[in-house]
Amino acid sequence: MNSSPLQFVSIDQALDIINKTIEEIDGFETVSLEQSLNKILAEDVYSSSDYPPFDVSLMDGYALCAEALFSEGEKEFAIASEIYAGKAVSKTFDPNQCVKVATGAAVPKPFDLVVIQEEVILKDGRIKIKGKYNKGDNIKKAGEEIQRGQLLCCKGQKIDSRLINLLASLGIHQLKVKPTLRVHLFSTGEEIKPVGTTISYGQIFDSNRIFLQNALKELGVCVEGGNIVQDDFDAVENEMNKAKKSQANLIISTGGLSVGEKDYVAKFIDKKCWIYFKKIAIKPGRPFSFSSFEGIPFFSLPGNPPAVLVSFYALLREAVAKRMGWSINPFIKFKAPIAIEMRKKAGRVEYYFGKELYNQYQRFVEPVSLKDPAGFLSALKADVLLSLPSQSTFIPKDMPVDCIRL
Ligand SMILES: Nc1nc2c(c(=O)[nH]1)N[C@H]1C(S)=C(S)[C@@H](COP(=O)(O)OP(=O)(O)OC[C@H]3O[C@@H](n4cnc5c(N)ncnc54)[C@H](O)[C@@H]3O)O[C@H]1N2
Ligand code: MOO
Repeated sequence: MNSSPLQFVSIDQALDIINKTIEEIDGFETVSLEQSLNKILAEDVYSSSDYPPFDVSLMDGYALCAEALFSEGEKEFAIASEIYAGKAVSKTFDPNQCVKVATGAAVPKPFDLVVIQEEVILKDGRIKIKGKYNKGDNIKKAGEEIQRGQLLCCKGQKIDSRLINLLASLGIHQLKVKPTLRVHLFSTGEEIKPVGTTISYGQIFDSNRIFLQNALKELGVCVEGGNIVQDDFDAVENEMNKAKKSQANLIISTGGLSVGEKDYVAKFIDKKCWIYFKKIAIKPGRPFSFSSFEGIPFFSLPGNPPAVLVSFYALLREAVAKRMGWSINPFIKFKAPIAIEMRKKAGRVEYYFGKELYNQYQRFVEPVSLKDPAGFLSALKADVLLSLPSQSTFIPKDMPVDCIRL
């Protein structure tokens, strides 16, 4: 099949091509607030009411009028009523009266201040105030926190528990969200065996697929497929056709991407896919192919586990987020000074899993391990994926480097 003229690209070119090529999946579905966790909003949401919806007492005490309290003369108030949280009172009150209110009770007009019950002297149905007060004390006014018509959240935002909390407080119980992205995932290799089986000499457990499956689930994706495909052209084609038949929104594979005799994913891509790029100037993860199979975006990762980890955080999850329609702040990127000096060869961006360190004034990042920059244990201990620039051979201590929060 055809391909773009650029087959070997820089990481910036790769991200740019992905960004320009990958389209957000079509449509939306309506879900209840209860079922909306980790989904992507397909609409802007505005508040249909004020919060709090009424002037609410923040303390147990007595609601009264500030003006009456500050006026000259007797500072005693007759208790006209008792109001508990959840109880509406429709009476009208005189400014020289007060009402006993519970925390959470609606404060009726004309009262504009709540005196806590520890600071009153109660005698014969009347109170005397001991403390000093200002208008508005211990009351949260209607709409003080959120106003009707206020923009709460936007299309492209991922729904988390704090957003659910906000929407629940306003009684918003249905949301338009993007359909859950369906990703067809498979690994390849004669030597790859599922976890839970026994391996013999030369064989290896399928850690890549388990990692990707769970990392994708963490993003809010539905993962399908899950096979280990043998090193055989027809087996790869058969798996790709399964993805097409199930109308997957995206396909991801690992392994079989290099130049070896049995690297059938690479051969399949050359023969059957439209290729955007095949290699990226990064270490690890150089063989990483982005292509399209029958209109479905196809990301093929190398088999090497560190390359899978790095390409997932540096690249793949950006593509997945774009396809999901997750456009608002999917991942945190920043620059931070490196804690030690580093050396490298020129020509590829080099990735290390790193830790964030803090002194009194500043944040630093430091590779978890120089020996295993992107190994399983380094990834486990890391907070960030840090990268050293392509053309540099020496990175002095304190030089700011690019970091991606994991
Ligand atoms: N002559 C060359 N050889 C290689 C090149 C090259 O340019 N010329 N590139 C090297 C680089 S860089 C990488 S990365 C690997 C990529 O190779 P493949 O994508 O074909 O990966 P495999 O050979 O299938 O596996 C590599 C390695 O990873 C282990 N593996 C594979 N799948 C899994 C899995 N699902 N879970 C855990 N581990 C897995 C596999 O056993 C191998 O050890 O090619 C280099 N070679
Ligand atoms: O650059 Mo490979 O991707 O050695 O891991």
